[in-house]
Amino acid sequence: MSLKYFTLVFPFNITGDQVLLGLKKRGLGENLWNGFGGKPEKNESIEQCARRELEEECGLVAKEMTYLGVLYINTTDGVGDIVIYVYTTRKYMGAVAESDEMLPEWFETTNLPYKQMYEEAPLWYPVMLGNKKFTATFLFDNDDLISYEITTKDELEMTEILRMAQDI
Ligand SMILES: Nc1[nH]c(=O)nc2c1ncn2[C@H]1C[C@H](O)[C@@H](COP(=O)(O)OP(=O)(O)OP(=O)(O)O)O1
Repeated sequence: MSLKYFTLVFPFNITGDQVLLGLKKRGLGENLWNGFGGKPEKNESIEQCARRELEEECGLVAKEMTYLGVLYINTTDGVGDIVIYVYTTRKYMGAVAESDEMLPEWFETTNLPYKQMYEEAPLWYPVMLGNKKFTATFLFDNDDLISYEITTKDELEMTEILRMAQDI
């Protein structure tokens, strides 16, 4: 089965101490709080998809977006593996509005509703909230998270530096 690609966007307030999440009203992840996103349409880039889904789901039009990282959600049987591209935005226009899919609400970054979020969320959100570039891989067996690895950009760069040093 082929990989599925998704986007996920997190708007922050000016002071950076609040993040906008949406309560999913239907479909995948129903009744869980998450960022805003979905699947790319035909001939649409990942970033175009991220902008469109943000606007469709919560009414905000991003003026600037930062590509922060990627989540690989893998399963032991390989069925239903997904890749999620994570963006943040601190510059946007428009007013926050509820959509058919999402009920948006601002949360203090120190007080997120982790009990009503994806199981792996508490593992990688602190990295995202800390504005660090990252790669995160989660392995599920049925619905159990059995292992994970999160690498931040500093570590990615360090690995690269070490590798180059070994090549010399
Ligand atoms: N395990 C997971 N962890 C996570 O943090 N986010 C996940 C996730 N699995 C899916 N998501 C996110 C990715 C995406 O933003 C959203 C699912 O998107 P949807 O299925 O709503 O896509 P679309 O909006 O394109 O769908 P439709 O409009 O219903 O066709 O949930």
